[in-house]
Amino acid sequence: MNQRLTRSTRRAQTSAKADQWSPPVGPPTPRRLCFCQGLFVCLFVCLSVCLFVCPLWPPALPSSDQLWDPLAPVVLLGWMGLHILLYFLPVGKVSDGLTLRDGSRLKYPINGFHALCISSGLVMLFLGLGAPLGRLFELLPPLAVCAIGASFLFSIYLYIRSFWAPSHALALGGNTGNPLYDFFIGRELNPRIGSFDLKYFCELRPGLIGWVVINLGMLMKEVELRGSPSLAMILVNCFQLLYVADALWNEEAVLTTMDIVHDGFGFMLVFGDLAWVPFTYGLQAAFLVVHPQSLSALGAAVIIVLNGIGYYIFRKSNSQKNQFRRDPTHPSVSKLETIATATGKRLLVSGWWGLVRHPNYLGDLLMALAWSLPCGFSHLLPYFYVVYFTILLIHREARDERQCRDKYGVAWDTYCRRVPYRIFPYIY
Ligand SMILES: NC(=O)C1=CN([C@@H]2O[C@H](COP(=O)(O)OP(=O)(O)OC[C@H]3O[C@@H](n4cnc5c(N)ncnc54)[C@H](OP(=O)(O)O)[C@@H]3O)[C@@H](O)[C@H]2O)C=CC1
Ligand SMILES: CC(C)=CCC[C@@H](C)[C@H]1CC=C2C3=C(CC[C@@]21C)[C@@]1(C)CC[C@H](O)C(C)(C)[C@@H]1CC3
Repeated sequence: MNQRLTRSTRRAQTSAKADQWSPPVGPPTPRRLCFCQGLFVCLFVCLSVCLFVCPLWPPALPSSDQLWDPLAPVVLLGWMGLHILLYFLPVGKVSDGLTLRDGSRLKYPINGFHALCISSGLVMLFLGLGAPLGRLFELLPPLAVCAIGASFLFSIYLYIRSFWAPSHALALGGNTGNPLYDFFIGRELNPRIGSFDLKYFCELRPGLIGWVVINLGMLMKEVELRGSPSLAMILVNCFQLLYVADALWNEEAVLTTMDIVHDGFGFMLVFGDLAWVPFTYGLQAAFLVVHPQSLSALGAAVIIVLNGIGYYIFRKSNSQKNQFRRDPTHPSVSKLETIATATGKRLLVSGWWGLVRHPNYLGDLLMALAWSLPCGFSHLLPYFYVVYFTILLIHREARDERQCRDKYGVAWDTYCRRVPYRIFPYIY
């Protein structure tokens, strides 16, 4: 009875909020605190890059002619154009996103894995025709500069166009009236040009696929320099290709992530998707071009097992939750222990989600470590991703925790008591 009352009260509050919603302006709120934390993470990342990475590798900051190459904007525009075309390829299914505040559901093409296969085929064709893919090594700084510039311009476009969007199409978090904050976090939730969804397109395709092509370029550079690719380079390429292929194979699951469901599309995500991911997630491969490593068979075997365990935990836990959210009566999840919440949704308290509150983050972090280990221990640069990613996931976990406590109230507290550790069992 009590639960039913709470449920209807919550529903009434939610629909009232949805009907009367207007951009929040005023004193600090948890969301603004979240912005401060987000800003803090970014500042920390920049500071780490300056203090921790630059003095070690590359030895000196590149000169201005190393930062610009007229080929870079051509490559970037060609790459974006190719992926826009592939987005409209009439293959794969079309899925509905979650229900929006106005009750509608957007349609999304699930053809990212096809885009990966076709672009890989094209890259192989170019290689076969003798295209010097190893040139990507020298082209990395100009490409990164162009990607950062393009991210700024694109975010300005998104910010301006958001003023024509109806209020129900705005993200709840990115509309404070503070232009800097709103530009950074993003005002519009799902900006679209016709059926072309800009956020969904950027989240996975050009950046993630670009990342593995850059890795392949680093491998080809190694072949140019030393005659054959090293074991360390092959491992880094294979591990990261597996991660990207997995993301695109499970593209539909992205429709329920925080980024698509809650966050506006602003500079943070645009820069993250188009510049940060392709140019920093593959630092290990670039590092190996400059600092060749010899890896023993035993070392390689240990690293492969670590990546395998990480991938297993990451995939199994993500799939278990996705399956449970899509169909809780499915035989693979129907026997798991759950607790009821006032919203009608249940929370898993056994299986992967009974081990820690974010088993998927645990698996992701183990993989991150496995990507860095082939680079040895002589430099800190290859471990940059592990450090950055740990900070990102701890911050993300705190943000998700806040959202879940708001959503589920007392049921969330019960879950936290039943599953006391957040990411690392018996540690954190
Ligand atoms: N490589 C990278 O840079 C990044 C990778 N990632 C990866 O992306 C993946 C997705 O992560 P992310 O989007 O942060 O969030 P999660 O996939 O962890 O989803 C969190 C949501 O899951 C639901 N949930 C939480 N606990 C339970 C439970 N016990 N039972 C059922 N549902 C539960 C809640 O939503 P609800 O109840 O509303 O369904 C919660 O908001 C992760 O594997 C992460 O590692 C993420 C960020 C960056
Ligand atoms: C420093 C900075 C600007 C950070 C912005 C954060 C973004 C880089 C990340 C936010 C969430 C992400 C996700 C992935 C990549 C990184 C960003 C964009 C992801 C696509 C990686 C592949 C995974 O399998 C995933 C699909 C689950 C994941 C989704 C979240």
